[in-house]
Amino acid sequence: MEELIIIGSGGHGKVCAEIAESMNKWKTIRFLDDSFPGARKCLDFDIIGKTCDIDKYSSHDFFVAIGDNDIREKFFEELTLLKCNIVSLVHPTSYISKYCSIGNGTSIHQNVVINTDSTIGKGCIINTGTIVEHENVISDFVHLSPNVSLGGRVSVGRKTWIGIGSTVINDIQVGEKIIVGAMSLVLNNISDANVYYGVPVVRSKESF
Ligand SMILES: CC(=O)SCCNC(=O)CCNC(=O)[C@H](O)C(C)(C)COP(=O)(O)OP(=O)(O)OC[C@H]1O[C@@H](n2cnc3c(N)ncnc32)[C@H](O)[C@@H]1OP(=O)(O)O
Repeated sequence: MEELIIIGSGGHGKVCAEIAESMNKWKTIRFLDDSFPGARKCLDFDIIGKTCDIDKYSSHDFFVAIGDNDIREKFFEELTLLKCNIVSLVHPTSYISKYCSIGNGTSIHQNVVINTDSTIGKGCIINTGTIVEHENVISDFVHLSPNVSLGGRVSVGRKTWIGIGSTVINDIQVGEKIIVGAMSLVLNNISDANVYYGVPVVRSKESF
């Protein structure tokens, strides 16, 4: 069995470590986190160094467990330059159609459904209970928060974050670097890299 290093031991890191543990694939699961050496333990797992120690473990499997899409991408690119093996984490309670593809470095959390012919990019977070319906195209470093529902043929652009409990109806295109606030409803395409929220969504006043 291989050894897994998770970058980031915050709340998202804890969830990802538990998903990794449930996969029963790694002999050890350990963290790198900048709280080291003050913190040496996260749940049952050891914190063994800071994020600047990545190159000491380059023969191990890696996963970046950082919620911020920009920071997650930064570490993903660093690991890619070091030719590290970046794995995906898929909780056994999720359902992923055999006609889907999932990029590396993506986490698929408890009770997620990814339906037929959908594509999920690299470095994404598909959080607890989210439904990605048929023929979706989810680009790299997207975060779909818990209980998001995407109808059929939705596309979501690179580094977009869709907030908890939000719904996007079928055949909608959500562009890159967009934030959709919690409990929102997207009925029309949105393309400007801004913050949107509400039912249906409007652009946040702060965005202007
Ligand atoms: C496992 C996990 O925890 S994953 C993470 C889950 N968390 C989320 O999904 C959170 C998503 N974030 C949000 O919804 C945030 O409110 C954001 C990003 C949309 C906006 O955050 P901020 O820029 O800090 O906005 P702020 O809190 O200052 O609110 C600004 C205004 O927008 C309103 N507003 C903010 N979010 C929403 C929303 N989702 N729906 C309706 N109105 C909203 C506020 O009430 C406020 O209105 P006011 O000016 O009339 O008082």
